[in-house]
Amino acid sequence: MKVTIVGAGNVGATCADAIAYRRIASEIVLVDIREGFAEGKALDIMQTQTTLGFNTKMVGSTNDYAKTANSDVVVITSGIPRKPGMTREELIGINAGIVKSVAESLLQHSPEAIFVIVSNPMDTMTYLTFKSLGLPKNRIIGMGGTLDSSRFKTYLSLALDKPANDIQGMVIGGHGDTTMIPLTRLASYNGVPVSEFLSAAELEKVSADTMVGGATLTGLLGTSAWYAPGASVSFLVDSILNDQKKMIPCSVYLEGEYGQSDICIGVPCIIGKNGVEKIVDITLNADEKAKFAKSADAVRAMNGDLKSILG
Ligand SMILES: NC(=O)c1ccc[n+]([C@@H]2O[C@H](COP(=O)([O-])OP(=O)(O)OC[C@H]3O[C@@H](n4cnc5c(N)ncnc54)[C@H](O)[C@@H]3O)[C@@H](O)[C@H]2O)c1
Ligand SMILES: O=C(O)C[C@H](O)C(=O)O
Repeated sequence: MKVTIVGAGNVGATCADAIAYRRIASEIVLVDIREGFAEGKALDIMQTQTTLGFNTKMVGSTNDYAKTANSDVVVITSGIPRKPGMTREELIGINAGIVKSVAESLLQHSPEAIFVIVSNPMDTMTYLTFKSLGLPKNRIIGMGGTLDSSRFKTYLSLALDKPANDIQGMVIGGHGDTTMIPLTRLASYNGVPVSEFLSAAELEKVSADTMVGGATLTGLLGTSAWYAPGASVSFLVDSILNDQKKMIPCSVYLEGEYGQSDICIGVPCIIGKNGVEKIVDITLNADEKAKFAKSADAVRAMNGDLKSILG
């Protein structure tokens, strides 16, 4: 199975490394616009094969999309990341043009591929890709919910002082500092609702920390995060290529689900070899419904900025 990752920067290279090391694909192509950069990253990862014990074919390319031909999955991470104090939404001006042209080049060479969108603002970039390429909605998946949910579970594990892998939880809604919806009501520690162990105030803090999880890291690192984002992409790609049919919150095009239409936003999806195999329309309570509607309003308002590029 062949995976192409465009953008060999922090997130793209980490994601390539995780996919290779976890033996999820047989071939990985890394593409970047910076001369020699993707080739260098591919060669560096290649040289971990004998010490880490995998045999994935690694290819680097400076903007030569012929090398990406017939990929099963393509991942778009190209574009600029935010700096401390910025929102993801402020990246739209530069990233929209990059994502659209990259997506079109990828489709020319891999007409059957499933697209995974990572560049920010991710929900808007996913919508842009969906509208630009005209592919069936199951083939366009925005990655944000995997990462946000992993942060949610991390903060829950810290608050509970229990192992992160004993915790279940999901974040839906937009992938933005104010649009994420950590579903605290449904989170559990080995099947027991976390509200059995944490007070409402403690859960509120976990939720708030999760929502600004990316901003916190950006403040600490000077640019946005890459280890957890790269690992999250590999988790999603694994579920696609190995047809695992995991339920993963992803940004997908809605047509009535959760009371929303003509928008890409995070909802639980079954992810398998066809990409989005099913959108799982769970019953939200009144508070969660109100939060989802507000989140969708904000994401939809951002999509309005795409008018000039979508024509
Ligand atoms: N969805 C998420 O959960 C999530 C998580 C982390 C980062 N991100 C986003 O991912 C993007 C990348 O972040 P990063 O930290 O890897 O940034 P980075 O600057 O380290 O890497 C971006 C790479 O894209 C390349 N690039 C730019 N234009 C290109 C083009 N037209 N074709 C090919 N390559 C091109 C750059 O040369 C650079 O190497 C940002 O927009 C960031 O906000 C999203
Ligand atoms: O925070 C960012 O800008 C990058 C990414 O969306 C993240 O959540 O880490």
